[in-house]
Amino acid sequence: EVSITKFPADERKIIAKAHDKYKKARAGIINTRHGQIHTPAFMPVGTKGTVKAMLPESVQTTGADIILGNTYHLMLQPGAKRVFKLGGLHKFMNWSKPLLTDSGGFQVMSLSKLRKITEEGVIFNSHIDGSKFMLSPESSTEIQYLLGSTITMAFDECTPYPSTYEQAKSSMELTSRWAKRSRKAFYSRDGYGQFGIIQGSIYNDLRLKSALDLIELDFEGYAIGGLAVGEGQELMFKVLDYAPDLLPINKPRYLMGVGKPADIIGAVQRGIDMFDCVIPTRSGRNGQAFTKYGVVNIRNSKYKEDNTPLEEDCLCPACKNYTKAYLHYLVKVKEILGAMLMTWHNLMYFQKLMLRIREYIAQGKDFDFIS
Ligand SMILES: Nc1nc2c(CCc3ccccc3)c3nc[nH]c3cc2c(=O)[nH]1
Ligand SMILES: [Zn+2]
Repeated sequence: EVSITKFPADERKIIAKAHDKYKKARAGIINTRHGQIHTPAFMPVGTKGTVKAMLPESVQTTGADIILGNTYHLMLQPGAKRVFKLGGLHKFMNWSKPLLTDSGGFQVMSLSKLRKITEEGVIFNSHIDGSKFMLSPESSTEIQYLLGSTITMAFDECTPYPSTYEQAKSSMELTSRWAKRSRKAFYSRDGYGQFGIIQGSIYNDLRLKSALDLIELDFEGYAIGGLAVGEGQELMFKVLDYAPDLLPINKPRYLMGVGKPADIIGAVQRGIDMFDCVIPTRSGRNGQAFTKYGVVNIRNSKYKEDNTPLEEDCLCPACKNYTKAYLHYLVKVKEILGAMLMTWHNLMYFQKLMLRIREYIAQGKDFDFIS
């Protein structure tokens, strides 16, 4: 007897959803005062006014349209007023394309020893010399203005993971009050923008309330905060299965702190446009190279006589002019050139990944297998 297996309705939905999973991916261009940003975009982190071990013109050759700076570090040293007096961060670091600066709260919580969170803002001691500082929605927004950021981030509280529902709720509500003050303090100019950051941890009703509160403030773009804080990929994707859809479809969506290639691909499929992560730069300096063959730990002794490049078809200086044996040696003896070449290659790898994702989306092709 031939039995025709009819998928029960909910299974059909899952299968349909699987094919739809590319539906939310989108490719676009963000126009700013300092040039265009092709999305989905990967933004290299330049915490202290430099992408470590890279010249800005080298960062540009990797294809990066925008780099990130850190309000927390730059306000402590050399100081926002000094950078302003010297012509702003673009001039100071010789980067003429877009710059995005984080609002600083996240870094205070992860870097400064003593700190106190009040309704007004965060009071903390500098991790450099212990002197006392305060970051508030107003001061953070002003500091980012003095730095000359193309994209300013609202001052938020990154809700730690794990958090109870109550903790996440009060943290999200504080972020909403701070977002309102950040928006009011923002000096809006053509070609510059301010992004709100939604919180709410892993609780969908809190994520919705956070989005509604911030949409009212009509930001130029929106970030999803409170992720990439140890929750793991599965839980992150569970939040990303719905959170991007709570945000305006016509505005950029930035997933803060993400991530490895597989995280980026999964997040693009769920509607994210912008990414930042220290992985390509930090792991590059630690001897990890991202390649199409997987991650290569160049310090491994199996490379000490390997006379082949990291990737034979990569156009970066490390692959064009040097061998794995040389990179192995440089990293082992901690030569600065080792950090430079490994970083350059990894940034090139991440930008190539984003370029291929943008191309696949533009051609309406699936891009699951890239990584
Ligand atoms: N303001 C803020 N920043 C975050 C960062 C730093 C991203 C950053 C921006 C600019 C420069 C460096 C780092 C996160 N990194 C991982 N998870 C993160 C969450 C948040 C968050 O919820 N809020
Ligand atoms: Zn390379």
